[in-house]
Amino acid sequence: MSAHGPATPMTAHRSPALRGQVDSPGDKSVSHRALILGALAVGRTQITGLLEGQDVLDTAAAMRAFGATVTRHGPGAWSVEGVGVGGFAEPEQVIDCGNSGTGVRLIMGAMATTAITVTFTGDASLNSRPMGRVTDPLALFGARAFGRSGGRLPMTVIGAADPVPVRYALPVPSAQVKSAVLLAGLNAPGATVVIEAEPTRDHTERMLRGFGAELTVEDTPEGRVITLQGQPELRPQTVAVPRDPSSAAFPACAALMVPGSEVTIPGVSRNPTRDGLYRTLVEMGADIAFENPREEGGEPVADLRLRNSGPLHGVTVPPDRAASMIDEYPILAALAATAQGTTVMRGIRELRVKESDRIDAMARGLEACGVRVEETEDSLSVHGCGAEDIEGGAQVQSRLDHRIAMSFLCLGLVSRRAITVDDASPIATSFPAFEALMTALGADLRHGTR
Ligand SMILES: O=C(O)C1=C[C@@H](OP(=O)(O)O)[C@@H](O)[C@H](O)C1
Ligand SMILES: C=C(OP(=O)(O)O)C(=O)O
Repeated sequence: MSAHGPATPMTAHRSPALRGQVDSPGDKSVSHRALILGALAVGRTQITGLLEGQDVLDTAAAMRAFGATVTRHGPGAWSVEGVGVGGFAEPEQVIDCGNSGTGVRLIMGAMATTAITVTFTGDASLNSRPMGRVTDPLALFGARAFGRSGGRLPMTVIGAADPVPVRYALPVPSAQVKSAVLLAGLNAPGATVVIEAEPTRDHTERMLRGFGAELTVEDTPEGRVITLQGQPELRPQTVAVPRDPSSAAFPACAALMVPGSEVTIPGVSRNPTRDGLYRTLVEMGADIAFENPREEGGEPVADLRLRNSGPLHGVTVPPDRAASMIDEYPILAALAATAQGTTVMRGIRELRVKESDRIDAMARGLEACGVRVEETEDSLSVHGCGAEDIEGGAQVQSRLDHRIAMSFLCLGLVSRRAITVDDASPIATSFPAFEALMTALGADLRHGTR
C-alpha cells in the first residue's frame, strides 16, 4: 500500500560534465505484466530485474490480495505462484494502486471476467484520472463498475459471472486499455479481438505468447488486429525484465544537456513500440550509439552510449510518434529548452490525463524557468535557449508526478540558477535510485530548497 508522506523538496544545481555508467531500473510496464501474468499462470514464475518502484510494489501487493503467493528473494528477484486464469479470489480489502494508472487498469481487466467484487482506490493523482476508458470495454464482457462522477476512483467493479468475448476498437491509443481488454479476454470463452489504429507498447502481447496463450497480430487497413483465444492454461515463465527506456531517458537527456558529458546505460529496451524518444534525439543531432544489440527476456535491448558533442537543434515531433514515447515528452520538453531553435510536439493530448496534466505542468514550470513555450489542447512548443542560457531559479510543482519532478531536476543541472521541485517523493514510484545514480554521475542534487 502506498500512502503519500510529507513533501520532500529537492534542488538541482548547475553541475560539471556527467560521466560514468548508469544501471537504470527495470521496465515498469514489463514488471507490472510479469506479476499479473505470473498470478494468472498455474505454477511458479521467476522474475529477475523487477522494478522495485512503488507502482510495481502496489501491484505485487494486489496480486497477493487476489490469492497469488508473491515472494521477494533478493534485489529484483521475485517469484509468483499463480492461481490460474479465472482463479482470482475476492480480496478482503480495498485494492490501493497508489499512483499507478497501469496497475489499476490492468488489474481491473484481469479481474473483470471472474465473479468477484473488488473496490479500487489510489492517491489523489490516480483518483482524478479517467477509468471509463477501461470500464466501458469491460462492460461489454459483462462486468459492471460503480465509481465517482466522471468514472473516477474509488470504484467498485463486479466481475462478469458469465463473460462473453469482445471485439473492441480502441478509441484512444492506450496500451493500458488494450491490455485491460486482453487480460479480461483471458477468462472469456472464444476469441477476444482488440483493434488499435496506432500501435502502442506491445509487452502484453509478447508476454501472453510467452506464457503460452494463443495470440495473433495482423496488420490491416483498420490497424493492428490482435486476437486472443480465451481460457488458456498459462504456463509459468522465467521473465528477465529489460531496463526501462522511459527511466533511462532521464540520465540520457541529462547527459545531452550538460556540456562535456559522456554516459553509458547498458541493457536498455529497444522495443520499437517504445523508442520514439531515441529516434527524436538522433534527429536533434544527438551523439548516441546503440551498442551490442541483442535479445533479453523476449525484448530487444542495447547498450546506450551518449556523448555531449555540442548543442542539439529543435525538431517537430510528428503525432504518429506519440504512442512510442508518450512518457518521454516531459524530459524532451526540458531538453528542448537547452536546444537551439523550437521543438514542436504534436498529437500529445493524452499527456493531459497522466499523473498530472503534463502539458500544463511542463509549460508552467518552463515559463517559471524563463523558457518561452506555446501550448494548445494537443501540442506543446518549446523555444530553446541553448544549454548555457536557461535562467532557472524557480520552485516548480511536481504535482504528484514523478516524470515532472525528474525532468525539472535534470534541467536544473544546466540552468544558471538552481531549480527546486517542491516534492521529489513521487520519483520513488518508477525510479527509486534516481538521486543516487544521478549523483554518482556528478549531478549536484540537494535535499531541500537551496
Ligand atoms: O501499458 C503501460 O504499461 C503504459 C501505458 C501508457 O499509458 P496509456 O496506455 O494510458 O497511454 C504509459 O503512459 C504508462 O506509463 C505505461
Ligand atoms: C503515465 C505513467 O504511468 P501510469 O499511467 O502507470 O500511472 C508514467 O509512468 O509516466
